[in-house]
Amino acid sequence: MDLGSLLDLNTVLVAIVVILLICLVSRSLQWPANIPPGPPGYPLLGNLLLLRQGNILDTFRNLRKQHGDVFSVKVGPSLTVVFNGIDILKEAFIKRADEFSGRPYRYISEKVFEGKGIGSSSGEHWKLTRKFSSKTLREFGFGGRSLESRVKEETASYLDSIEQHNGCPFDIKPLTVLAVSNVTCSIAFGNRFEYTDARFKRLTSLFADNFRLTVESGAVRNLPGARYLPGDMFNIKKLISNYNDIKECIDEQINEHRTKFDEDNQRDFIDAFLTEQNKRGKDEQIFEDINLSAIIINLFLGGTVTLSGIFVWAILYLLHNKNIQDKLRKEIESVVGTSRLPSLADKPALPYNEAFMTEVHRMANFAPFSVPHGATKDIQFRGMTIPSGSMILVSLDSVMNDPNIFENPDTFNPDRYLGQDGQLNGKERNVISFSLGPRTCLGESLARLKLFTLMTSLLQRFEILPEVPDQLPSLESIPGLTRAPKDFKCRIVKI
Ligand code: HEM
Repeated sequence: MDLGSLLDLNTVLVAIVVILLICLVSRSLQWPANIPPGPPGYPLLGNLLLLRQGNILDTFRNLRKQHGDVFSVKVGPSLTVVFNGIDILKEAFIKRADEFSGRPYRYISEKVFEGKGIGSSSGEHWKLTRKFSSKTLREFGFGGRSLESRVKEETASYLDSIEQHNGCPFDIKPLTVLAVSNVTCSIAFGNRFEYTDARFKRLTSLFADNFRLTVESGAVRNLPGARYLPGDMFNIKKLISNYNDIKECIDEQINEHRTKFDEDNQRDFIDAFLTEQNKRGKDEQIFEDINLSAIIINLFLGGTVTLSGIFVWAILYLLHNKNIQDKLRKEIESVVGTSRLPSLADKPALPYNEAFMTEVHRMANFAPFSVPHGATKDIQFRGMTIPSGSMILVSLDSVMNDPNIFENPDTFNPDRYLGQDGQLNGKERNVISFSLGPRTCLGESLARLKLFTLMTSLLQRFEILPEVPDQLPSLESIPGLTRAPKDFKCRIVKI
């Protein structure tokens, strides 16, 4: 490269930085005076340095103590407003859901999916897409097979793979990710894959890669100027390229389905979508191919990391509480026996197992600030203005760790959900790990079905032991916006 072009390059870079700085300053000067209170920040950076110090959960808990139930932090030019406490959450996300159910602008989802799908869209498109997807999942019975039969089929393969470890120590997370993703394959594509199948392995590794890249680059990748920075500082190019590869795998499935499509013999979610597309014409409203790819990606993304994460937390709590593990197994043996797998119909007769999993959801606190919502217009809330474009965080943590609702919230105690009659006492309704209001997790029933079937079947057949006797794995999480468990190994021994 000669000096001339190097100078040109430098000039362009300097120009870009100056433009970004002007954007940053002018944007923050536009905020009204009555935005929710928050800590003072530095010019241009806002509170970025504060948010990078220590654990974000502790930082937000402290900021609530200092500034109240609705506070704001500035991430560069963007305002993030954090909502805390059960009353505030119900007021915003249930009573005033029309104003609070939007999602913030996401460059990557605009670029790859034109802002379509369920998870990142807002307004009428989101409502219609969500309605179709929930209805299809609720009434699922394609190919004469219910969701439960698909989950049970996967559970059987999962248990067989665990048995092959012969009680030797192994990391259960990767296998759990495969099992959980495979149920999504069965729902979306009509069939599960062998865990060694090359197409399946490629798809799951692309999703895992993108999850890691998203966590690594943090919220900074969503800042308006981030994509113009030289190189790929915030993984934006890599994320887009991976999503394009994922989309290619899914589009291949959609095309295969189209060639074998038979309206009278619908096999799965794709067939259900194609049926509506044929009825209404491809371009009408939500029934375009790009929306189908985006929905399927949402089902994989929404359901894999969260569910496998919660399951691995459950294993950790079983290792730390051997007495609870024994009690759970005893309840399963007395209600289900040992000759068949547990079924959803057994669930009401297994209140201790239900209480255990509820406590895992609360203590795991996997998505303590849910998935960000966004203000799609200026919102007035309790005398404060939340400007259009702000990111809104729902602090599920503020409810699930509220000592006024859960006594000694740091203690793992499934009994807190049981009354004197041994049945659930209603406290479980405050464990809002799937969020609340119309934007609540779309896959909640499916997630509960998978967790129940996988966990009760595992406990029925195996004992879960630490890798080294008397050396229990850490209950600390990997730092970040989700509380993922740290890697560990355990021994799973056939009873
Ligand atoms: C234990 C497992 C799971 C947990 C803890 C969980 C939690 C959540 C949370 C907190 C949200 C954000 C709600 C909000 O915006 O306020 C969400 C959204 C979502 N989840 Fe889940 N989820 C789980 C499993 C699943 C599964 C299995 C699926 C797949 C069917 C799924 C699909 C989705 C989708 C599509 C959304 C976006 C909904 C929307 O934007 O309207 N999730 N989930």
